[in-house]
Amino acid sequence: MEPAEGAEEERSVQCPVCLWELPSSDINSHLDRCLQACGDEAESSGSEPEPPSAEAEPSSKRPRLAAAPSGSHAEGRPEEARRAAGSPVLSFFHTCRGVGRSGAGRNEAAAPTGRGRAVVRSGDVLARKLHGKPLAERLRPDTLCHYVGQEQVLGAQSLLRSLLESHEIPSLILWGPPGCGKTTLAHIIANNSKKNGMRFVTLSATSAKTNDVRDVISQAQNEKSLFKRKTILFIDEIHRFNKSQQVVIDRDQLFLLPSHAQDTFLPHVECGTVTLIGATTENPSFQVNAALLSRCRVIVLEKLSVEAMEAILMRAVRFLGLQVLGQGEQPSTSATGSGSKSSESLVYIEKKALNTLAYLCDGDARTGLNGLQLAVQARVAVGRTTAKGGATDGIVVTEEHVKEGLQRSHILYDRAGEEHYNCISALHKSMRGSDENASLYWLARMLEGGEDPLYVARRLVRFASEDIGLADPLALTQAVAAYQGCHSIGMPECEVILAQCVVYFARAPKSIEVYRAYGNVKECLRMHTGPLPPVPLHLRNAPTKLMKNLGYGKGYKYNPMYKEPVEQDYLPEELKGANFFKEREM
Ligand SMILES: Nc1ncnc2c1ncn2[C@@H]1O[C@H](COP(=O)(O)OP(=O)(O)OP(=O)(O)O)[C@@H](O)[C@H]1O
Repeated sequence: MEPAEGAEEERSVQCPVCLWELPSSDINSHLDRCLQACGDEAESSGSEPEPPSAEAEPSSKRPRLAAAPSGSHAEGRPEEARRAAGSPVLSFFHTCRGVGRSGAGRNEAAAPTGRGRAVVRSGDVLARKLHGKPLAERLRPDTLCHYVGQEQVLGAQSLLRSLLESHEIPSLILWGPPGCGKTTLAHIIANNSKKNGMRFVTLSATSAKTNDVRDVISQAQNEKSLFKRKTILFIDEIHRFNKSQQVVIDRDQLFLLPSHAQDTFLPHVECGTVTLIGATTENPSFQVNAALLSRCRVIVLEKLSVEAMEAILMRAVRFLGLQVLGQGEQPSTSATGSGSKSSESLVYIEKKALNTLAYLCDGDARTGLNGLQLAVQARVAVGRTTAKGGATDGIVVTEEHVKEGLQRSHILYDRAGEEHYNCISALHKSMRGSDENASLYWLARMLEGGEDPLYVARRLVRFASEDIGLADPLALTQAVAAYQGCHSIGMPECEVILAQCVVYFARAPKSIEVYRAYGNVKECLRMHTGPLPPVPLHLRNAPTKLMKNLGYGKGYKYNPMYKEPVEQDYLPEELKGANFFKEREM
């Protein structure tokens, strides 16, 4: 209806929150709804508690992936990452503020009445959850109730659990493979102890200097004497203290730090000014100073089981609001398992994909969560660019997608399975084919995928004889030295030792002469029928009189006694003249 003659035409105003144009008479009620919606959304997207303050929090891990689909060239740059992922042109600020759960639920924004509707899809909510902090960091549990697995050390009746519950924290060394939850456990202890009035300070052995240790100690002393507050010091990657600091290594020095640091440090662990929690992926018996080790309780964490990984992934699925599709289920049918209402979620993930991810990440939760994040991110990005109107409705993340996600975020490498054998075979063949680039590539694929360096080193020792042999006898020395080097210093420092050896082998001349000849001998033995020929008497040793009487050693010509080459048979009579070095027909 046209406004009545003379009536004042109502002005349009822009909502300062969602930037929507609407009649000025509606602005107040709209604003209330909009702010409410924004608050609700912030709560829902940040449903996982934020970590405690920087001082008290165990350091965040260097994420093993940036929060953008790889290959987008947007890694680490949130704005570009968002663009690469096909996010709407609206900035995060605008999108966030326009989203709410009023009315029909999360798919519907706080839409102004009267002039169209601003519908923000749950896909947008999802996109925001996928960007910024890596999923693994966002989902790092703050309490034991979200900490999955490791029952052997944290079960209901375990000593550690009762110590944690009674806030009695002893000095600990947390030893376990990557991504099994060492830092997370320290994080939980940090939260616990803060509630109990303790300080929690973090140092990373990769970046801390001696002065940092001294500062921590003197602060801890002050806190104890002035406020009776104890300090827990978390040292991540404790095994790296010596190596990254490039200090002179003396086996008896605490942490291999200069002596003035150890002089101040150890007594304070002992008298309780500082409670030490160290995390390491390396065997502490070799990597942590014995004096310190004897004052700490070593907690051995294991690779997370497939079931534990599934639980961690399901928590991520719920956080992202994905729907899980059982076998044979289609996106349109009612999906189960994610715990979110089907009307809310437009992105699906196959149950099989989750199982595969749980299996392939080899007990490393960070790898699993990164893989999930990348797979979903990539699917959402593709879905948005191909779908009409950029909607993400009906996107399904399949097993293939998570495998791809894993391959990009980490290295798809199944240490226990086929990939382990495929990669070592590819390495062996590349060195044999003298392709130094391919050799290095396969080596890196394995090591970056978490392969045991000693497994590779053992193969190199074998290769030195099998494929290089007497063409360069030094190759064997190289390989054995590489094996010992790996054994002594472990990963990641030993990677370059293996790389050097692998390149040496790729470039070395090759000879299978010995390998083939030995194979011929084995074949000869296998093919023999009847009793094996006796050792010729003249080759036998005769340590007793009886043996001498039996003719042992009789007629043996002791070579050093002869100036000229000696005519003598060394093979059994029936093999006289056999030549194992002759090439056999393959
Ligand atoms: N037991 C667990 N329960 C739940 N989530 C876990 C668990 N372990 C690891 N995670 C998840 O994996 C991420 C990485 O774990 P965390 O940093 O604790 O591993 P870590 O053992 O310290 O690894 P690294 O040796 O590589 O530093 C965490 O942010 C968390 O999201």
